[in-house]
Amino acid sequence: MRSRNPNENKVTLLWFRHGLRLHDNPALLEALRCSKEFYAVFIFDGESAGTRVIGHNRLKFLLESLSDINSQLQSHGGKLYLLNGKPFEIFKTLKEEVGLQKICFEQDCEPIWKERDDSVKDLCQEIGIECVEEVSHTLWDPRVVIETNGGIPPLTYQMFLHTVAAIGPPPRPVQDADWTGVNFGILPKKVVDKFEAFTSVPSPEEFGLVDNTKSKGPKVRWIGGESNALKNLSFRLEVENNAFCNGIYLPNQVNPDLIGPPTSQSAALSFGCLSVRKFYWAIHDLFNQVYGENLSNESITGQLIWREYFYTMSVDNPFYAEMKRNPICLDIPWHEDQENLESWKQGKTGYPFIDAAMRQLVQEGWVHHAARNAVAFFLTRGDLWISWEHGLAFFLYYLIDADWSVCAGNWMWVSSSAFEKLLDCSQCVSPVSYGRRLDPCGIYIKKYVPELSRFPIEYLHEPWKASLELQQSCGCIIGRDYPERIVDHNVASLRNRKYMEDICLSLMISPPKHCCPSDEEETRRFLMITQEDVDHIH
Ligand SMILES: Cc1cc2nc3c(=O)[nH]c(=O)nc-3n(C[C@H](O)[C@H](O)[C@H](O)COP(=O)(O)OP(=O)(O)OC[C@H]3O[C@@H](n4cnc5c(N)ncnc54)[C@H](O)[C@@H]3O)c2cc1C
Repeated sequence: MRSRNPNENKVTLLWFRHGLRLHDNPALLEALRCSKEFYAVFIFDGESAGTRVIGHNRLKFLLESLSDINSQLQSHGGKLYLLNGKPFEIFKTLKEEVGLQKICFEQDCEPIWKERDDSVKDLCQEIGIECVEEVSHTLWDPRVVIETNGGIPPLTYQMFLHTVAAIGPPPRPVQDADWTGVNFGILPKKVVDKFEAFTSVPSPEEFGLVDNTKSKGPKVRWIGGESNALKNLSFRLEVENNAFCNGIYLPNQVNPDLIGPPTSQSAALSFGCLSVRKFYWAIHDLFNQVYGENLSNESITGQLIWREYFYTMSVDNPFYAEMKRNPICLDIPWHEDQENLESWKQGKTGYPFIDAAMRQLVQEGWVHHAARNAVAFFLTRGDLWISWEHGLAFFLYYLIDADWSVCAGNWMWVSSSAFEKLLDCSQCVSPVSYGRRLDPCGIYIKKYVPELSRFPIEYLHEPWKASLELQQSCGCIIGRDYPERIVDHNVASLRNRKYMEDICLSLMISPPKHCCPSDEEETRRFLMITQEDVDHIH
């Protein structure tokens, strides 16, 4: 417990980047602990909170999250300043104009933030501002994980589990801030004129981003902000509780619900509206409550450990999201096929399940993990043999939960470029049979691919097999109203398997340093596919 120390009496500032919440916020507690005057800021610097590449839905989520923080601070008598500019220039000015003495922020551990944070840390050292970085975006401090593993990141998930077991359980959330007596500073006009970007939280349209998908009908609305994330957490815990009572865990993955009410917390975790430690401990405490004291283990929050693993793997690797310069990624001679890439992006591949998922992504910014796997397989080693880097760029723009290291890590895994067994095609899925398992009644396809809404279920996943008469009676001619398949999956997947075998042979002479799963079971658990889903290619 950090108690307020009135003797220190400093002008302090909390710099929000991710970590857009007031609960479990050690940086906030540190900023308030010794504050005689307190400022809270978010800086639109063109990169913080993943704003370098951002689509309408995610920007909306971010702005709602900022609005929520602002409302909460207003209820305590303060505000969130929304500034514009380079962080180190703003802080330098604040030192001169308001006597800023201490800056606190949550650690952004990915290497893409290093330059920004180093410039602020250097400035602080140069002009005598105290700078405090607190770890709370991840369960463990990735640097401590690396150190514990002998200075390198654990190369497999199992090694990662062993390493964190040696460190011990992640810290529990810190207590809420005590706002009594907090003196909120008011920025002088000179600073406001120079740096204040907005006096109230803007809309995505003010950044020139419009929602082009409104005409496509009603869509799931993901609402950003801590208040909503905490409400969703209660709902999510009910889902977890029911699952535990029925003897299952990881309910969102085990029973994929592609269009049900949103129980995913990934966007809230990604922006830090929900503390990952709060989520983790809420699930473990619930499990122990249902089954008795201390019976829980890491499996019940296995997905959070994957998140952790990908963050840790990226920390010292600035090229983690690329193929060529990335030491853990295989250099695969993917095809450049602009036409097929465009069809994939637009949800016009002719495979209804793939197209439904791609259209859901563009319209709503969220797609279930199982469907993400399907479209990622399809783009890369499953069908089109196009580089995962194109998929990553598209996902980072459209996903509301886009997370640089998590997204790139998943793309590398699915495309067999890293983490997965060396170029293994045996775990690919067919866009038809996998789609059938996940969407047996075709509700998902009919929602996002309305052209096919009158097709009977027997043909919905393979509409090209319907006779012309049937197509006419359903009001949708394949090749005119809905595209022909851009590839024949059976032919393409056989060809890709051959490519992989050839590359594997050539790599055998000097196998590259490559991350891989511990065993086949781990691969299946990660991909959330069953033995029946596996595409048996001969
Ligand atoms: C190609 C591809 C790209 C992806 N890109 C992202 C991304 O940018 N951001 C992101 O948060 N997730 C990403 N995922 C992982 C996963 O699909 C989402 O986290 C998941 O769909 C969120 O749903 P949920 O909250 O119901 O998951 P739950 O099962 O409830 O999991 C809880 C949390 O664990 C984390 N998590 C779950 N699965 C994974 C995973 N495979 N890897 C890492 N963390 C995971 C998420 O924070 C998630 O909210 C990607 C998956 C694929 C296949």
